[in-house]
Amino acid sequence: MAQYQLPFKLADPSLLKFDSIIGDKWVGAKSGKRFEVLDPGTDKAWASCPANAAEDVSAAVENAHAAFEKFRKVNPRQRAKWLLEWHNLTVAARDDLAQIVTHETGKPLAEAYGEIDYSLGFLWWFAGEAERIQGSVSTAAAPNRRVFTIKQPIGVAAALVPWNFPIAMVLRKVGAAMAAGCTMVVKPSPETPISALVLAELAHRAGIPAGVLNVLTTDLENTPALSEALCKHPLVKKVTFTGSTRVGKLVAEHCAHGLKKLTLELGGNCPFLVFDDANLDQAIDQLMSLKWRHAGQACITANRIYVQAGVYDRFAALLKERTSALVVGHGAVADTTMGPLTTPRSIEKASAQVEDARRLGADVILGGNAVKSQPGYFFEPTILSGMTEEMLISQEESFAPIAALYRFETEDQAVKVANDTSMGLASYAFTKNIDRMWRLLENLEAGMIGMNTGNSSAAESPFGGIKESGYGKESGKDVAVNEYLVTKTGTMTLEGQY
Ligand SMILES: O=CCCC(=O)O
Repeated sequence: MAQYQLPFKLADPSLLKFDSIIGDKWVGAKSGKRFEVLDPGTDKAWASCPANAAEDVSAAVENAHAAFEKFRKVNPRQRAKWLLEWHNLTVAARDDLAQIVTHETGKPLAEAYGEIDYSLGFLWWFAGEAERIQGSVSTAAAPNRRVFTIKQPIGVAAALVPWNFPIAMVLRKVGAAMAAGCTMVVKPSPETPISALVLAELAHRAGIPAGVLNVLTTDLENTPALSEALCKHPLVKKVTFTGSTRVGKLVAEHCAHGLKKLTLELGGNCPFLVFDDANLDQAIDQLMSLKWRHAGQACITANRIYVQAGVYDRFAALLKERTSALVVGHGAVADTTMGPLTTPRSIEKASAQVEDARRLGADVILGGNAVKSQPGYFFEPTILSGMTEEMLISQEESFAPIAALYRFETEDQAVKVANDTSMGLASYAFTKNIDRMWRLLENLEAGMIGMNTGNSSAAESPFGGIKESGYGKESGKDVAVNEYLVTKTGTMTLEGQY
């Protein structure tokens, strides 16, 4: 690794790993090829990782399967203890992890810490879940018959993980899989492999047996073929994917071949509704954190902001005032409150969306441009007013720091436009009318409804969408671990009188 200069200092540099981990070995790709990891805040490479290809998949899956044969029999309390030890070591490595997350994703250090703390919740939560996996017993309708169910781990799981929350998305998936007794092959995103490798190193230090967590890194070019090989490998019994709806459909096609159990956490295009009777300060505070979190690069971010006519102008002015105070810069610089986008592709998409909105009549009341005065993938925090339904942002996620404001008159109209999307991940509503809030909870088409809040992600809350935002739940009681379990039914006939 001598040719790369680390742009940060770590308290424990031995945490850093630059090879994939299969079983107990840190390994390169069979081809020997590697790819570079870039700092989105400078556009400079600071590490490289193996560019694994489809031919590298079998070794990882076979190791995970050999580990599964033993791990499935491990007592749940022991699995819980390992998860807790992993949690404790991750707490101890918090400062180092934050630096790595910032230099892979670009997000400001404060947000990197926020992600780590959110992620620690998953290890803590799933340690508890491991011991609460339960079957059932019932008396059948037929005489002298009892029916019972047991839950068993499904087998090797594959996780296809995005770059926007590289710690949280790995721990949310591996935590649930391990609690269930499954082993896993993780394919991190090409932008953020190091975060996943450090987590694997911490898992190893926590005593988690070799082969339970395998990490196969790869570049953009090899990602489609490697992912397909993982999904189609006969020993992989479960796939979990977080990413775009377009890729999610491909993953579903691959999994259909082997009828693999699948969890899909896909795109959002989430509406954020502010009614005349809302507490505007509360709505603005929540929108500021939700919209600008990781420069708009979260699947649950507010993509379309609908504001009722009576408060529209005041809301737009307040949002502009608060947003103008954001400090855009490198995530590791102390006063930065918004970092770069993680990929240069995102700049192109954001520019095209702003241009499209402008052409169709929207007002750009703040920002609107890529920042060209410094290296890195920066885009100005942008507010568009007077948005209409035919504009691109109305139909697709922007995944960029663009707040798109729409005016509405009535609740019925707001619900209709909010639901007018193929996606259904999260919706947000701000109103002090409790009857209206209840109607919105029932009428908004999304898997998660934020009610006077823009922040509902937590280990204890089921996370997942409906419609083309996917299916299956991550985190939350029972539901997340169930994604990694099969239910076996036992039926017993008893002799004698009962
Ligand atoms: O972007 C997807 C995940 C966001 C979250 O877990 O809050």
